[in-house]
Order: sequence, then C-alpha cells, then structure tokens
Amino acid sequence: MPAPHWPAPTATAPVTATVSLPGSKSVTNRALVLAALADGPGLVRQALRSRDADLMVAALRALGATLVAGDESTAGVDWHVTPGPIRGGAAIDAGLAGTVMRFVPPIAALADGPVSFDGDPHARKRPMGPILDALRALGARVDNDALPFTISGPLAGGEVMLDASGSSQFVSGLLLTAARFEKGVTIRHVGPPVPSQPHIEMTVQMLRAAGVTVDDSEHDVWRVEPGPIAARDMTVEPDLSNAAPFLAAALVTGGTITIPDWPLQTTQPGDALRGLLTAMGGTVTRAEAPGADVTDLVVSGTGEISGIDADLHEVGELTPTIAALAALATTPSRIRGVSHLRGHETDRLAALATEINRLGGDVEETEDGLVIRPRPLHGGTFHSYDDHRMATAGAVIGLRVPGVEVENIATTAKTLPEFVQMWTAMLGAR
Ligand SMILES: O=C(O)C1=C[C@@H](OP(=O)(O)O)[C@@H](O)[C@H](O)C1
Ligand SMILES: C=C(OP(=O)(O)O)C(=O)O
Repeated sequence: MPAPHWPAPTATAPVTATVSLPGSKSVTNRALVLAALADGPGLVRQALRSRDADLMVAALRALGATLVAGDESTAGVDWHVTPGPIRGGAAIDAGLAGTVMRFVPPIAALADGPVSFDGDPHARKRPMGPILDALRALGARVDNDALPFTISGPLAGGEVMLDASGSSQFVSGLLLTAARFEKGVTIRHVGPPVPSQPHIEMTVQMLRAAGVTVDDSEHDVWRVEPGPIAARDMTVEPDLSNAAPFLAAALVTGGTITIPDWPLQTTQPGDALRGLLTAMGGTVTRAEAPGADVTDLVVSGTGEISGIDADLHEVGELTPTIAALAALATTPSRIRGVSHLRGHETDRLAALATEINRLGGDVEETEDGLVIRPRPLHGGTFHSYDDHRMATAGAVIGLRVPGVEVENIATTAKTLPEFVQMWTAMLGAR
C-alpha cells in the first residue's frame, strides 16, 4: 500500500528558525570514491546518511573496499575507509543516484571480472550513453547503452572525446577514477555547453586535494595524470542545495532562516542561492568572523517574492525550489539553460509545469526551461515522481497554499531522510 500523501503544513506566521543541514551528497559521494581508490586507509567525516550515500557505500563495499562507520551525529557519520583490490563479480544497485550510476562504472572497469549495474525503473531512462561509450573507447567492454549493463575491464585509459551536455557527471565520473588508469585520461568535451560546471570544479578540487595532477587549463578539456590518490582525513560540508527549500521559507513567509556552517569558499552550486534569493526579494547576510572559513548564512524575506529571469545552467539542481518560489511571486519569471533537467530524477521541466498547473498555476515549458506567470493557487495533490527536489518544491508551495498534499514525501530520503522532521521543527520554532 502506498503511504498516504503528506499534508504540507501552511505557515500561519513568519518563520524564524535556525536549520543545520547534514553533509552534501555531492561531496560525500566523491569523498567516498576517492577514499576507496586511495593509497591507504582514510577518513570521511560528517558524511551524509541518505539513500544516495548508502548506495555508494554498498557499491564500494561490493567492489572490495572496507567502510566502517565510526562516530555519528546529526551532522553525519564518520566513515573509516580501507581500500582493497577492486573485485569483479559484483552487482551494483544505482537506485536513482546519478552519482552512483556515473561515478562507479569507471571503478568497475578496473575490477578483475565483470560488474553488473541496474537501478530503479526510472534510472534506466537516465542518460548514460556518453560515459559508457567513453569507457569503451578507453578499452572496457560494456553490453548496453543505459542501465542495466555489465562492464568488463581491463581499461588502459588515454584520450577520449565525449558529449557531456547531458550531464556534468559524465566528466566527473571519469575524472574521479582516471589517476588509477595506466595512462590516466584526457577528456575532450564536444557538443553544446556542459552544465553544472561547479560540480566539475568540485571534482577537480577534490582530486587536487588528494595529490592528483589535473590540468583543466583548456576550456572543455581535462587531463588527469596517472598516479596514486592520497589517503586523507576530510570533513564534508553541509549540503547547500538542500538548504534551498528552507531558505525559500524565509521568502514565502516573510521570516528569517539561519543556516550555520555555510562555507565561505565552496564549489557547491547551492552557494548561488545567495544571489538568486536576493534577486527574488530576500535579504542575504553572512556574519563573517575574522579567520573563520564558515559562517552563519541568514536569509530574510518580506513575504513578497519577485519574479526572476535566471539562467540556471550551472546550478540546475536549484530549479525546483526557484520554480516553486516563482509560482508564488508577484511578477513573472523565466528559467533558462536547463534542458538537461529532462534527464534528472524525472523530467523536471515537465513535472514542475504539470504539478504547479494542477494547483491552478500558469507554467509553460520552453525548450530549455520554464516560463512561470503568477496566478492564485489552490490545494491539491503535488506528485513527486520519486524526485526529492519535486517533493520539497511541493512543501515550499504548501507553506502559502492551504491543502497541498505531497505524494511520496519519503522520496526526500534520496538526500535528506530527516526532511519532514526538519521542516516541522522549522515551522514550530519561534
Ligand atoms: O556531480 C554531482 O554531484 C552532481 C552534478 C549535477 O548533475 P548534472 O550535471 O547531471 O545536472 C547535479 O545536478 C547533481 O545533482 C549532482
Ligand atoms: C540531479 C540530482 O541528482 P543525481 O545526483 O541523481 O543526478 C539532484 O540531486 O538534483
């Protein structure tokens, strides 16, 4: 029996709360991969506990790494990771996790036998062709162009061309393992612009922090030299993309939300929320203490939201929250540059248009985005399509619109299993 829909709570007063977020999915899953490929035992502190992170842990264990959970708090879990020889014969469940389906196959190509991959029904529809073709070109055998597939090494590495316009994860996935390929890797992107550049920058920075030589000096070309990946002791930053719906609550309700430990320097795309929420009528401040590398991020709203014309190509994962805010704004919005969102957990452009329009909204899909015109909304079911960010977008709309019921709120477990408790606590705080 499916769980009953979640009645999204409506805010009856401005919301003022401090919300501490667990670790970033993107940093956690990169850190785990690098630790499993490293030259000795390492530690990943304050790692996210969520479905996507659990799937990554299971995948790396199946391939021969040992991951032991140490201290655990609301900030996350400390993983003690001991790399092992990469083992064939494993069956990897990617769930609906882009990071697992794109970051793990290059590791599997180093295994001593075939490794099979599958995932949720919708995962079979997510684009995989360019990275699987690249692995073939580098020497591996792969028996399909999407999930499910089986991959067999060995793989020597070398130079490869690929079209990463569908997902930056094709580039990140190859780069993360490339130092372990005999010849390293040179990737040349050929095609329309690559989305989510900050996520590629995150990959490059984390590789360099592990002593890997990466040359990204030429646009759309990345070169990783073969060599060891240094074992490290590192701490995962809070998930700034998951801050989005909570910060949005400040704008919707005319309240103030504080997020502690916001990094002053970060490659996380969620940092773009500072500019986006300012453009939509919020006031964003950081209380920078001298010498500190993190700070409180404070966002306040007036209850009146301005529409926005924004190219979200670099920060596509913020789109559902920005679209939810736009649906509650006083002026029209246009979101551009995000055609690649059609290959995310669901076709997010179609899903946002369908669900907001179901509540009486006026959202039009364009080739690369959405046009959202303000209209009074009414209650109704907001479907989540197994997409954590659709579910939280429904919660944001529900803050203002009575009677919004989010179908499958449990899907927030993909990156934030505590979403409902945190949302409820935020609304109860005074
Ligand atoms: O590398 C990563 O951690 C991610 C890259 C982005 O993927 P796309 O480039 O496919 O949008 C982003 O949307 C996703 O949530 C996480
Ligand atoms: C696109 C997303 O996830 P994935 O890592 O599965 O691609 C996302 O979290 O918004």
